[in-house]
Amino acid sequence: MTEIYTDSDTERAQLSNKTVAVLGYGSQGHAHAQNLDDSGIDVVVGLRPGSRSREHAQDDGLRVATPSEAAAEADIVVMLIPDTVQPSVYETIASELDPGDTLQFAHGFNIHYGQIEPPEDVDVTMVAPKGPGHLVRRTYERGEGTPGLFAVYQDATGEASSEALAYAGAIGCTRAGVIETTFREETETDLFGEQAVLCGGVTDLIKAGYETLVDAGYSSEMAYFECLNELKLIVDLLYEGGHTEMWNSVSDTAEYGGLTRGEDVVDREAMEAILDGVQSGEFAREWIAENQASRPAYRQHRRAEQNHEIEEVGDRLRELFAWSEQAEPAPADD
Ligand SMILES: NC(=O)C1=CN([C@@H]2O[C@H](COP(=O)(O)OP(=O)(O)OC[C@H]3O[C@@H](n4cnc5c(N)ncnc54)[C@H](OP(=O)(O)O)[C@@H]3O)[C@@H](O)[C@H]2O)C=CC1
Ligand SMILES: CC[C@](O)(C(C)=O)C(=O)O
Ligand SMILES: [Mg+2]
Ligand SMILES: [Mg+2]
Repeated sequence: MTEIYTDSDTERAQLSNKTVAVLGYGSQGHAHAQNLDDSGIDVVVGLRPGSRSREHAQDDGLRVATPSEAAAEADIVVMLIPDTVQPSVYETIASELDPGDTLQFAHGFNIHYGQIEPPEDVDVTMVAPKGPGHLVRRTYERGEGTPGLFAVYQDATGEASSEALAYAGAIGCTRAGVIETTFREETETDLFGEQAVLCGGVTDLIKAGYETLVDAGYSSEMAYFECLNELKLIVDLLYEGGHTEMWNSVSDTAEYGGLTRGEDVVDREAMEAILDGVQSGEFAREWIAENQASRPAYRQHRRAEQNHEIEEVGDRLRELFAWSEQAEPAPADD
């Protein structure tokens, strides 16, 4: 059985005389920085000159410096900027890493695929919340937490592991449970999960269900409620009590129909091909090249997604939900 680390396994004091530089103030950055600050840790946010995030971080009461100034004064430098810009920003802060400092990530992409090669005398760790940054902050504020992973790629000080766990505690992850992993395992499972299930798989399933109903003559509102809105209610049951609770809660008719028809819509070979692309590095090479070419395919896919009819229908119907807890909107990417 995999060991699950909780609050009682962390030595929070390990961070008490350390300064953490959080580079980036986006989805993960704002959550880590604010949670660390609320946990009494000395934090400085590293942002490029002219950064749009500067005002947000300052309004939230945090100290802001440039990435290299922040790295210079910090003991732990956390890379919370987009994966694709990390290698070039790393070049600007590398000389500020002193022996015994920690270079920390929330995702293993750049270490695993060899895009960043840190010096041997620093610790290289990962603390990866298993959830979007806005929920890392929201759950922390409620006294809850987001489950997370930690990993050690390089242990120059002999304290890399316990420091990473202490950090996971300070951002609230050990309230929910943290497991140890490797950079390889985190990178490959995270990329597979977001492509095949969590982000890519689920949005395509929704669109395919919606389009099948609308093309067959049903109203777009009906299709939206059936294929998107109700999904949240079903996922809430899965989250609370697993498949058994969900199947118990829906009708026997839904249970029989789902159990006998569901597998027809999932293509296991396509899933294996996605995993192969991640494991072989083919996806990483494609994504790096896409960025070098200024993201033409990314922009095209994103535009098509934003212009899909289900977005307009959803905006209109969600306006009716007066009780809805409006999530703090994630800042739009370029
Ligand atoms: N999103 C998530 O919930 C999760 C993300 N991760 C990992 O966390 C890391 C951060 O991801 P995420 O939070 O999504 O990142 P975001 O896209 O939200 O990061 C945006 C931040 O990065 C800054 N930034 C963007 N480009 C540059 C640049 N060229 N130079 C300096 N700063 C820049 C932005 O500042 P500015 O205002 O100047 O543009 C902004 O503060 C990644 O490794 C990701 O894989 C892991 C788990 C979940
Ligand atoms: C599921 C997407 C994610 O891996 C995450 C929120 O965990 C990401 O890269 O944003
Ligand atoms: Mg993830
Ligand atoms: Mg990810």
